[in-house]
Amino acid sequence: MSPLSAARAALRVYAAGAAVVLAQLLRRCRGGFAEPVLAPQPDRVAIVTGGTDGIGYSTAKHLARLGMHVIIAGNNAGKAHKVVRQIQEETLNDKVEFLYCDLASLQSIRQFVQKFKKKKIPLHVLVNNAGVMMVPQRKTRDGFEEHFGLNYLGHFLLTNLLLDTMKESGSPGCSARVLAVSSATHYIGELNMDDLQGSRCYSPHGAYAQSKLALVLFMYHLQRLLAAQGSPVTANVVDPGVVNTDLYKHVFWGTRLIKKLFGWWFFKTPDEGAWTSVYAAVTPDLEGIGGRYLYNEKETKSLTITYDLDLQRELWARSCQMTGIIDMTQDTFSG
Ligand SMILES: NC(=O)c1ccc[n+]([C@@H]2O[C@H](COP(=O)([O-])OP(=O)(O)OC[C@H]3O[C@@H](n4cnc5c(N)ncnc54)[C@H](O)[C@@H]3O)[C@@H](O)[C@H]2O)c1
Repeated sequence: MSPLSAARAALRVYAAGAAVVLAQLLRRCRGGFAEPVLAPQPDRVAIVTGGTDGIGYSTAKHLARLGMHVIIAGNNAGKAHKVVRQIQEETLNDKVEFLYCDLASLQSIRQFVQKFKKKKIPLHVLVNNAGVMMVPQRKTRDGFEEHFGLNYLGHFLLTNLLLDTMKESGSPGCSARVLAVSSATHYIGELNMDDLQGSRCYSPHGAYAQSKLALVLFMYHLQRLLAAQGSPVTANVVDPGVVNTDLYKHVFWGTRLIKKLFGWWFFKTPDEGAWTSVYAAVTPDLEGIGGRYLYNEKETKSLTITYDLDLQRELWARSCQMTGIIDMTQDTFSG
């Protein structure tokens, strides 16, 4: 990416954010965001990545309140004990726990899945929520650019390693569900297949948007694979809106100042930001339905290229190579 494209990416990200904030403000003036009414979900198990903070914390809390067994997968072990106790006390649900998983390390993800599988419990909901935004150019343990490696590839591997358990846990009429938390920034994202790691010219804005675009392509391709296999698992994308969390620590100082002064009014609260994830995780309206982009609990169109089947397939194949996963695409669609 040239310096000019990097500057353009930054402007487009801020413009996309401003458009969402404006829409949220209008909605607040017209009555705000209402919590979806959802039925209790006893005996169901969920994993929420990044569930110690922000939207993930609220998602984990709401799922626990519905009676689910919630496993928070995260890298913030220091905070985990307090968070788990807080959710248990607030929801009166003891089945909340933390398992360490550093999504910036393929080895850590594999170890997490091993530990989870040792529990011999089902998995009905996987919320791929964790993320970083606009961090300076850094690499994951495996040498991937951090946005691409953590936000996207980490969740790609995690999901693929958990799919067998999810297929066993879902049943016709009661599907297991995979969700990926994307963002409006995907609309201005570009997937640079020749330089997915942004090594030529790094733009933190472009890299974040690309990782969120990759998640959408991933969920759509996964949904097609699952449907072709007749698996009782669905895959959808959720967009939380612009939410008042710590995600913004690396953005331009002016944006941080606006957030500090007016975030309470312009931004969604973490609870409001979590509602689309919680809705997509449990609503009967989405039973058996996948391949959707959900915003404010409603289906909406994602960027046109996300529906490009060749691009979905190409990204999937490259991601399999990068994470050491066997690509089942050919077998599934040919047989
Ligand atoms: N806040 C927003 O306005 C907004 C808008 C659109 C999309 N999102 C998306 O929502 C998701 C949640 O973000 P948030 O706003 O709650 O941010 P946050 O910073 O409050 O939470 C991010 C979580 O990800 C976890 N995480 C970071 N690196 C990790 C790693 N290496 N391994 C495991 N976990 C790791 C953190 O520990 C934290 O729990 C992100 O995917 C973000 O891109 C947020």
